[in-house]
Amino acid sequence: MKLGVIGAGAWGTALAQVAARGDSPVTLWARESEVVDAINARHENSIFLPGVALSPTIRATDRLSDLDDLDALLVVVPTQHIGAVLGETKVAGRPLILCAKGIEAGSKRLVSEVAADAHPDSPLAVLSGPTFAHEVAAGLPTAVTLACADEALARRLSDRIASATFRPYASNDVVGAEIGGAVKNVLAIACGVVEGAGLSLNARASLIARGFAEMTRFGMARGARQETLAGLAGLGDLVLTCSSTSSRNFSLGVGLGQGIAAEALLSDRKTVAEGAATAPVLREAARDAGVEMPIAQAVCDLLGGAPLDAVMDALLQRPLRPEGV
Ligand SMILES: NC(=O)c1ccc[n+]([C@@H]2O[C@H](COP(=O)([O-])OP(=O)(O)OC[C@H]3O[C@@H](n4cnc5c(N)ncnc54)[C@H](O)[C@@H]3O)[C@@H](O)[C@H]2O)c1
Ligand SMILES: O=P(O)(O)OC[C@H](O)CO
Repeated sequence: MKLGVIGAGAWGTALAQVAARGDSPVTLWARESEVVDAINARHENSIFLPGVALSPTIRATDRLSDLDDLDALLVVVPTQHIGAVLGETKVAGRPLILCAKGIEAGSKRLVSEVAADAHPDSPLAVLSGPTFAHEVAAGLPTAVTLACADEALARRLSDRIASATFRPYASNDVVGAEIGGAVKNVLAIACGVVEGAGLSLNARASLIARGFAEMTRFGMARGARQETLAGLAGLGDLVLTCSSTSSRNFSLGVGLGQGIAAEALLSDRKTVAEGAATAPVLREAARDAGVEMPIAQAVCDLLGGAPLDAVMDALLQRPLRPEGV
């Protein structure tokens, strides 16, 4: 199965490296000509994944038409740009493996809904889980959820990308895998705030647990299965992202917790913190679904400039309630 990757940020580049194991040829579409040049000339993505020696079988291009002859495409563009990029891509019924973690602002569409609207004839899979790009690119052990309604296709895709250190676990719960990845980014911002404000470890563990309850409530209201949310793409990724400054979302939260304005933290950045764009649309989608998400609400308030003390008070003064989801 010949694979192409759309998007040469850190994650698209790491996934190209996964797909190139065993010297398989992989075509990687990058938006930036300097990324194309660096990968083709020096086998390094010095802008988005510096310091990783890439397989020489990865060929970068800035022409989407160079992906026309491939068998399946991994889509690794940030969520807010997927509609535009897929609109320019000739897909012709080929499988799309969706690897971004977010919800589209405005339309409130999950990435699979954006892809289905753009390419209704293509089978869709979602690849999600606890995956820092630099660790995957370095060949460190990693497990992911690969969700696809077509179980035979999930098996073929898994066989193609699996290795001794990269383990896809098959699922047919596409919505659950997507919601886990999108919601954990928002919760990671909240955990970063706890770190930045020096609120310490009890508070962070409580946010992870209560955040997981929010993720589960919202996911189940949208048709996700609890076991998916409790798996790699939900709880697994939540734990990873809420624990490390390697996470861009967590780091954004650290800055907010230190009292730096969101605008200053987000301006001029080359890399994406998906949770910042997802938080407001998640809040709206939760309202539509009749689901309470106070932590997601708190993240929206902080991103909107509300003072940390007031946001904390609003969370801590909520009425006491039973613990169940
Ligand atoms: N980095 C990780 O460890 C990691 C792991 C798993 C999932 N993800 C997800 O993968 C997706 C991509 O993130 P990343 O980390 O590879 O990105 P990145 O932060 O490393 O790079 C930013 C990317 O955005 C692209 N971009 C910027 N403006 C664009 C535009 N107008 N149109 C199209 N593309 C544009 C850039 O070309 C680049 O590919 C995100 O949804 C992220 O949540 C990332
Ligand atoms: O750096 P982040 O916060 O975008 O997280 C990266 C991955 O999603 C972790 O699984």
